[in-house]
Amino acid sequence: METQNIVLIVIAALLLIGVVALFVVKNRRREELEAAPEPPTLPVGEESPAEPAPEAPQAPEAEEAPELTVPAIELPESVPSRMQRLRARLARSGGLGQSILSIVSRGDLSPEDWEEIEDTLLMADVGLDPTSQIMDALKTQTKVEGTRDAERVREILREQLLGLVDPSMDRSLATDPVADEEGKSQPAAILMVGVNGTGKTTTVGKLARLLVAEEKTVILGAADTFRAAAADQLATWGERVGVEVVRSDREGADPASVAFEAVKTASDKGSDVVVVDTAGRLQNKAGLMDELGKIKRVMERTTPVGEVLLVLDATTGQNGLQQAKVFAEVTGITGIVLTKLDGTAKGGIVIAVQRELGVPVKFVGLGEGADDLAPFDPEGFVDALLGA
Ligand SMILES: Nc1nc2c(ncn2[C@@H]2O[C@H](COP(=O)(O)OP(=O)(O)OP(=O)(O)O)[C@@H](O)[C@H]2O)c(=O)[nH]1
Repeated sequence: METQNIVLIVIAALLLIGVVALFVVKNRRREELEAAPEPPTLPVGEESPAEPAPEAPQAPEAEEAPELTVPAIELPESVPSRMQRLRARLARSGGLGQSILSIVSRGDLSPEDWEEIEDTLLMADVGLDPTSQIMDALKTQTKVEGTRDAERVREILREQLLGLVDPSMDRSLATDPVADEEGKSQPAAILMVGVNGTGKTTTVGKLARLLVAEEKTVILGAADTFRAAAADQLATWGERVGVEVVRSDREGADPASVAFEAVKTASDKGSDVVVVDTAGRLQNKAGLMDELGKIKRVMERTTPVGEVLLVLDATTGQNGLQQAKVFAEVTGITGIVLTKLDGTAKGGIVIAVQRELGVPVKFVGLGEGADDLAPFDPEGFVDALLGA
């Protein structure tokens, strides 16, 4: 019994020593941990190089959503409004009537006065034959009527000029889709031609706006591959009114292939009209003129070219007539666009050019502004020339 008690006391003592030892070890470990330096903190936004924290997907905040930059599409000016505005501008730059009326109002007309009237008409680029015709009519009528009244002379002059401008000519532009041989609807095709710098590219851009204002769907073809800037220029015009421009990425690309692509695109998209710009060329460069014929033929594989518009700079006056004749021979011009009439008193060129080519002036350019192109209106034009 005594031995049993001694064993129990020894076991109890050993257990007590074990518990005390465990407590001491645990306490020391806690003290060591508390004394250890804190782990370094990363600056806000930086990730640990060893283990990048996964980025939490962030829901886009409504107010911070990026704004869509859709280019604003412009609304071109309506046709009646631009005609009224441009008529006023033409009247300011014309003044043909004012000069003639100031001569007439001197009273009895001397041979020198008649000569002065004739010179005024010639200076306005009316042309030799039309001027003779007007002079004969003025002299005869005033003699028959025995009148020297300036207002009556103005009336006779107006009748004569209007007759020469010829209001009976068809100045409409073929912009309605046409049916091909298989009866499929194809776009109306317009080809723009002329010598360098007359305003072809600008006119194509302005024409696109005019067509958009008339609710037509349009495709433009930048077949002026000679001048890289021309395609950029056209692209800008197109962007402004939401019109697609077909162009080549390569400078000096074959203009006929660009023209073909433009017509093809317009056909595939079911557009109403395709307008093709071409590089300026001198009428005496046979190779370039042949190229124009090729462009037209290639376009006609898809749709007939209903309009070939010759762009003429009004300030070049009678010199432009010679060029015009050659272009007419090569491509069969259907109409004339007379540009830069705003900067000249040579509005009489309308008469001369129509007479020479037998095709009507269909549009006039009266400034560098986007909507400074208007359909040609004979009565408005003659009134503006006479300063009415
Ligand atoms: N004042 C005035 N300037 C015009 C008119 N039409 C075009 N222009 C200007 O004429 C210049 C030549 O125009 P473009 O359209 O580049 O001529 P382009 O015939 O395409 O030139 P090329 O491709 O080199 O043959 C530009 O500065 C136009 O702004 C117009 O009716 N009035």
